[in-house]
Amino acid sequence: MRIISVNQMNEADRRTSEFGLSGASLMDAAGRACAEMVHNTWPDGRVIVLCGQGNNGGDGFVAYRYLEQLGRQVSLFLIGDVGDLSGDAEGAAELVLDDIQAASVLLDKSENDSFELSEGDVVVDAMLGAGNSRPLEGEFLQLVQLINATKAHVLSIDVPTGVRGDTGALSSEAICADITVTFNALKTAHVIESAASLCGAISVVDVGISEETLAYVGDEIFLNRPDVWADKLPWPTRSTHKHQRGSLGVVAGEAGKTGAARLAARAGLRVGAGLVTLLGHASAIPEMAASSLAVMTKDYADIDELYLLSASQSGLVFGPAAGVTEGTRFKVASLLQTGVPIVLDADALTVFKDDPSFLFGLLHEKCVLTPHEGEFESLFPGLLAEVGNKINATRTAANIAGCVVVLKGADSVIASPDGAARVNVHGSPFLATAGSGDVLAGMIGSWMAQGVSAYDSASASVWIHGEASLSGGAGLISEDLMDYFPRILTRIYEEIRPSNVLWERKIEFST
Ligand SMILES: NC(=O)C1=CN([C@@H]2O[C@H](COP(=O)(O)OP(=O)(O)OC[C@H]3O[C@@H](n4cnc5c(N)ncnc54)[C@H](OP(=O)(O)O)[C@@H]3O)[C@@H](O)[C@H]2O)[C@@H](O)CC1
Ligand SMILES: Nc1ncnc2c1ncn2[C@@H]1O[C@H](COP(=O)(O)OP(=O)(O)O)[C@@H](O)[C@H]1O
Ligand SMILES: [K+]
Repeated sequence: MRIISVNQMNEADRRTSEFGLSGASLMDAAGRACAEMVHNTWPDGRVIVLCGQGNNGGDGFVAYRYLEQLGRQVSLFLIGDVGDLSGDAEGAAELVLDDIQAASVLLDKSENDSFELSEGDVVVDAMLGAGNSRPLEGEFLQLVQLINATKAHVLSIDVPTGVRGDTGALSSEAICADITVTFNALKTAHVIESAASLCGAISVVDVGISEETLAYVGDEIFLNRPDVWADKLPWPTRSTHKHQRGSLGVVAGEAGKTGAARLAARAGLRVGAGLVTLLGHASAIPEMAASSLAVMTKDYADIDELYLLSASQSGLVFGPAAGVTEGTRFKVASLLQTGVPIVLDADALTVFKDDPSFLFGLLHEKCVLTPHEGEFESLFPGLLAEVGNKINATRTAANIAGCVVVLKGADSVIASPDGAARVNVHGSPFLATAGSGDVLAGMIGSWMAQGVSAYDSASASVWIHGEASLSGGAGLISEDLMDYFPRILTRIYEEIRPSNVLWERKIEFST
């Protein structure tokens, strides 16, 4: 599923009208899909369609017409004057002209209080769509406030009114929808907070804009789902031995602070690295060894020994609870010199707050940086605010760093230095718990240790991490996450394995 900008969608619309379906046909398909969605989701209740003057309103006029045909009790309101409608919206309005009422009726109780919205009513929000360009005011603002204050169901067409399609930001106040129906591709607002949460459940409907057209106008930005990386994951064959499954080294913090590294190591083992080793100072070895059974431990006396131990791994993780110290900076530099694929997280990022360009000079293409927003701000000060769009800010960061950057959160963006990005919305807020980022770092390191590209390692890990959190539900703590991995991994494998490949060897005897 592609994520594209409003301008790119307008261009896709234009190209489709030129080479394929007319704008009116696209609008008809869009409005019809919304009417059907309303009817299927809420088969009973009064429906109120609120239209603005742009094409979003046009979709609303069409939806109204189909809802009537479906036998629904439905009313139609326009914010603005019929005479100001133009283009396809004007065409759509002409078919229902006699039914259009002024939106002021809804706002003026003395004029007609039968339109007071109540529980069980369904509002179709076709006020403003992708063309919303400024803060809401006047009747738009009043209607948004009125709708949000009721318990009526709301279906927003394309984006909830008040949401800016391209940023995930709200213009001021915005509709809180139960369902948002959009067309052929997602926009930033559907996946990036805070707008994304206001969309409710999102339904992407095919109105006739082809994948070729979207690929032509769009960038390589996709929703992060198994279909984009599942076939890139390595699976053992029947004869695989552990030395063929990669060796992950997790560099631990000092004694008493090794929990974060142990979480990463255990996650790395679960994700499939054949060997996982915790690398630490001698003083930290007893606590690590005592709590890690299959994970090995090795101690290093100085940075040269750390270099040698790290250079023999096929993947590395460093940063969780490493300490914001000069020593951490030296270790990062040394680990990067090995050229081994590496995840840098937490303190290994923060420690470069004062001179991020020094870090950027050391990074290579097999690195993954996994900052949360605070750590991102340390490395790329002001970038998020300047770009104003989390997806593009992360793409810019990946370009500056020259490696994959994962900007974590409820909407995690995984960006590759070549401009491609994947946005992950799959996960539960119970991931907001200490140590869940450490688990993620270990997972990414493990896939890289097994030979998966930095970009696919990060993408797969973020999704599986999210899936595990959904399996865990409420009360999840980071230690629990790993317990869900076997079932999730087995399911992914079952879906993509060739039909003649089985882990279990079946031999039947017949007489
Ligand atoms: N593939 C596609 O693309 C398809 C797209 N389709 C549909 O088209 C929609 C996009 O249409 P659109 O461009 O006409 O935008 P839309 O939001 O309806 O209106 C803009 C108007 O509102 C005004 N306005 C803006 N902000 C405002 C504010 N805060 N307060 C008040 N007014 C404000 C603005 O005025 P201006 O800012 O120019 O002065 C302009 O007059 C899209 O969301 C989808 O539903 C489908 O039909 C099928 C396929
Ligand atoms: N509200 C949320 N919804 C989904 N995922 C979340 C949410 N909050 C945090 N996460 C995820 O949880 C992890 C937290 O990582 P991080 O902030 O580094 O925590 P820690 O340092 O404690 O391990 C990230 O993968 C992030 O994407
Ligand atoms: K809308």
